[in-house]
This record gives sequence, C-alpha cells and structure tokens, in this order.
Amino acid sequence: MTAKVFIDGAAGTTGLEIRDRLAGRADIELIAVAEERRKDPAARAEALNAADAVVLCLPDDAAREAVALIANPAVRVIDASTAHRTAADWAYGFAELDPDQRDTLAAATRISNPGCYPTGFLALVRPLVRAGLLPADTPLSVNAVSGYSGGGKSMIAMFEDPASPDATDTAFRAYALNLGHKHVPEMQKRAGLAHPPIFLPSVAKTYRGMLVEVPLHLHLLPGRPTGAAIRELLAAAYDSSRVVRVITDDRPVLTIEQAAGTDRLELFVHADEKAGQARLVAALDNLGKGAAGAAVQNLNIALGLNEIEGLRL
Ligand SMILES: NC(=O)C1=CN([C@@H]2O[C@H](COP(=O)(O)OP(=O)(O)OC[C@H]3O[C@@H](n4cnc5c(N)ncnc54)[C@H](OP(=O)(O)O)[C@@H]3O)[C@@H](O)[C@H]2O)C=CC1
Ligand SMILES: CC(=O)N[C@@H](CCC(=O)OP(=O)(O)O)C(=O)O
Repeated sequence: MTAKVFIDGAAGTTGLEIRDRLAGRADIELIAVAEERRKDPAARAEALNAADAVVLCLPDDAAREAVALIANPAVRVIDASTAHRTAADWAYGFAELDPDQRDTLAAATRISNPGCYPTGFLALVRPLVRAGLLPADTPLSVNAVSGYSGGGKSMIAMFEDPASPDATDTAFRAYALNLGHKHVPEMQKRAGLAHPPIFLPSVAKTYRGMLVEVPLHLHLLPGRPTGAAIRELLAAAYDSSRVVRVITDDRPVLTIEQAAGTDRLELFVHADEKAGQARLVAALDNLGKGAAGAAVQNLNIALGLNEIEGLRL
C-alpha cells in the first residue's frame, strides 16, 4: 500500500530537500499542486485533505493557515515551522529525545519538527537534565554556527545573489544580539530547564551544516561529573540510534561540514578534567536532521513505516 503525502511549500529550501528524499520511494505517492496554484488556499486545501500525511515547509503564518485548512481528521501533519514547537497539543518530533517519544509520535496526528539549533542543543542537554547530572536551574549558554541555507530562500539570495537588496559578502556574522531568538523558548521547554539558555547563533558563508556547542563548568555541577561520565551517559541514551551518534575518537578540530549532506546528528564531548571544564558539541546539517531528515523520519513513524527509510546516514 502506498501512503499519499502532500508537501505544502514544496518549492522552498526544506520542501525541495524532502522531495529529494521521498523521490523514488515505492511506499509513498506525492500529491502535487500545479506551480501556478501552489499558494492558492483552495488548491492547497484540496491537497491537504486528500493526503494521509502532510509536511508543512512554510513560514509560520502560512503553516498556521494550512493547519486551519485541514478538515479531515485522519490527516497526519508534520510542521517544519516554528509555529507549534512549544504547543501542548502538538507532539515534539524528536524521536530520540526521550524514551517514550517515538511511541508518542506514532500515536500523534500533529507533529512539530524541532528547530535546527534546538536539535543540536537538546540532543546534548536533555539526557543530562533527565538524569539529574545537570540540575534544571543550571545557567547554560549555546554557541552555534549555521550554513546560510538555514535562513531559507531569502538568506540564500543574500549570500549568493549580489543583486539581492540584502546582499552580503561577509564570511561570518553573529546575530540575534538582542537575545530574543525564536528558538530559545523551544530549547528551554523541551530540555526541561528553569531558565532560558543564552543563545549565540552565527552564520557562515557556506551553504549547509552546523555546529552547536554547550560549554560546561563541570566543577560547579553537583558531584563534579567527568567528561567521560557525560560521554557515557549520552552514548547510553542514543545506543540504539543510527541517526544520533556519540563519537568517541578524540579529534583536534570539528568543522561545520562535519555532518553536512547527511541526516546524522553527531555528538562530541571534550573535557579538561583538571580545569573542570567541558565543551559538548553537536554537528548536523540544518537541512538534514535539522529539517528535512527529521521531517522524513517523523513521516515514516507517523505512517508506520521503517523509521530510517530514505535517510542519508
Ligand atoms: N532552512 C532550514 O535550514 C530550516 C527551515 N525550517 C523551517 O521550515 C520552514 C520553511 O523554511 P525554508 O524552506 O527554509 O523557507 P523557504 O523560504 O526556502 O521556503 C518557503 C516556501 O514556502 C512558500 N510559501 C510561502 N507562503 C506560502 C503560502 N501561503 N502558501 C504556499 N506556499 C507558501 C514560499 O514560496 P516562494 O518560493 O514563492 O517564496 C517558499 O517556496 C520555515 O518555517 C523554517 O523555519 C526548519 C528547520 C531548518
Ligand atoms: C542561519 C539562520 O538564519 N537560521 C535561522 C534558523 C533556521 C530556521 O528558520 O529554521 P527553524 O526555526 O525552523 O529551525 C534563524 O536563525 O532564524
């Protein structure tokens, strides 16, 4: 049996990536809307209600509008936007995050795909909070760098098209300097933290890939955990996953390209035991496990298919 899937926003950066991953699959039939009608609410409503599952690859307002257009209660929704990531009535689409999360997703009709930065942050932090190694009121910060496709079509134009009104030739820039980035509430809530982390994102002149880093003062944590203990805890949390991997060889450098072009999420723990300091780093592709890879994984789970079918591992 084939499942009918509609990608709303299929012409965008994330939508095209998802289409690539689904192309050629015998278990999925894509519903298409003609190019000239792809923003027409009537055409979208028809496709949204005819599908077994829909993936929303839209700006937040258009994603909310798409959800409102769905009248068929059988349709399963995977929303790649920020619109529903902290909503209580949406399941959070990160299967590896907690032991019962996969079952929650399999039963859900509304799944919110995590943000790209929160995916790296939560993978590093959530198991530590759950185990009590990081008390919920620990003050945390998150340093991160993303490829420019993280900002969708408009940011791609900024970096690639000199005629774009916002064209830039910078190699690297820090942003969200007002500390009000849209991913912060999601990071706090889904990690189970009492305080929002300080988030320091940046964008580099490369198309895709990201590094997300959480520094820890181990000597200030209860029991002064070692880097090895953190690594073991993370390895145990993800031991059955082919997507989330704890890398144990010591590397002198990590690059933004580390996991680019894949749907993997690679985790690294580096520590100076004497100084009582650690750097936890996640490497992923903002368009892989940070968006399209996660959406396809969630789609597979929602449809009862092999969870990693179509993923680039
Ligand atoms: N890029 C990334 O790395 C990540 C993106 N996301 C999220 O995924 C979503 C999509 O992002 P991204 O693909 O980067 O964005 P893009 O801007 O590249 O694509 C968005 C697409 O939605 C289309 N669109 C806009 N409004 C409507 C509408 N009313 N009806 C139908 N189509 C519409 C746009 O049309 P047009 O082509 O005409 O502009 C465009 O094709 C966003 O919510 C983003 O936050 C999540 C994680 C990572
Ligand atoms: C480099 C860059 O600009 N990245 C985007 C985040 C990616 C995005 O918009 O996607 P999600 O919120 O859906 O994860 C930003 O910081 O706003």
